[in-house]
Amino acid sequence: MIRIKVPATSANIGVGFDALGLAVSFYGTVEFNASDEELQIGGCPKKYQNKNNLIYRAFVNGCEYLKKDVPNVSIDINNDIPIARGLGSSAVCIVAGLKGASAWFGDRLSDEEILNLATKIEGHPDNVSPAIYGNLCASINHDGDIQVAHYKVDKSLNFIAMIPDYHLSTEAAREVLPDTMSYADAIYQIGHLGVLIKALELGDMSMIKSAIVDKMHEPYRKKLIPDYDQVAKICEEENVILYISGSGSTLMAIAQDDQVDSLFDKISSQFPNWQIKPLSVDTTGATTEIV
Ligand SMILES: Nc1ncnc2c1ncn2[C@@H]1O[C@H](COP(=O)(O)OP(=O)(O)OP(=O)(O)O)[C@@H](O)[C@H]1O
Ligand SMILES: N[C@@H](CCO)C(=O)O
Repeated sequence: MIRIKVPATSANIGVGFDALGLAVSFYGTVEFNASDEELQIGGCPKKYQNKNNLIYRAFVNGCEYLKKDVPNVSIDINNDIPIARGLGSSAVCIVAGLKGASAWFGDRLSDEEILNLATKIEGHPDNVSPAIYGNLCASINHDGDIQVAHYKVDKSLNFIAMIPDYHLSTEAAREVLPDTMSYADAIYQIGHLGVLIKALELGDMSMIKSAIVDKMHEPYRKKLIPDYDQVAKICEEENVILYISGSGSTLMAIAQDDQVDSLFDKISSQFPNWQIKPLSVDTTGATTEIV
């Protein structure tokens, strides 16, 4: 049996739209076994138990890339990462499927190949890079070749995922974005991104607070998250930093150790149906186990 474990990821982190992503300590696992039937899938909603399943599609893509016949396979998913909430559930599926195909044929795909294939499926590299490598990744698509810079985030920082009881698909969250931005806003974003990455490495809360403020997607997307303003007010009162994780609906707070409990209590009491998950940075990325 092949077991692939993949971390959830939080993309964009304010000013790093489609480029920056962080692996966090929340995991999905997918097991691949030989099967008598062409395809068996368990552990996910019924609507995904067919050949359109993203894990299977990525698995098939990996087999085709390796020029191998697609084997009969049984796929068992154990994944609590909520779907379409901005925590990279699709990247988990894609990376698991490609790594599953690689392991099936004797570990044949390099991480670089997996990253290139995964980005083609996902459309952008910001979730799939940290899902593969762990830590904080800044990724670029350089003429079709995906290249990644790896960064460590200071251990003093906690990432508190505040996961609403409603979803927001990436597709819907991209539809509200304008087609162009001004030169002045582009300059603003570039400068802020460079400073944000260093501030995350240093764990400098004050520098993160200034550098993370985005002009490219958050102003448009916050309107799709009905509770954004209320959560932002609480984060301001608690002096923690807030950003929209991926395309939402999850709102992510960055906090120091002594700020976590109070924020947790306030958000859970005002949003009793939300999942509140204090997370740390995953430093390993996706792993493969042959059992
Ligand atoms: N456990 C799962 N089983 C089957 N398919 C899944 C599972 N989890 C996610 N998916 C697939 O991923 C899609 C959700 O991807 P989407 O990009 O909208 O959100 P996300 O990856 O959760 O969030 P974000 O990209 O903003 O971080 C689903 O429509 C489905 O195709
Ligand atoms: N960068 C992507 C992440 C979600 O897949 C977005 O914000 O649309």
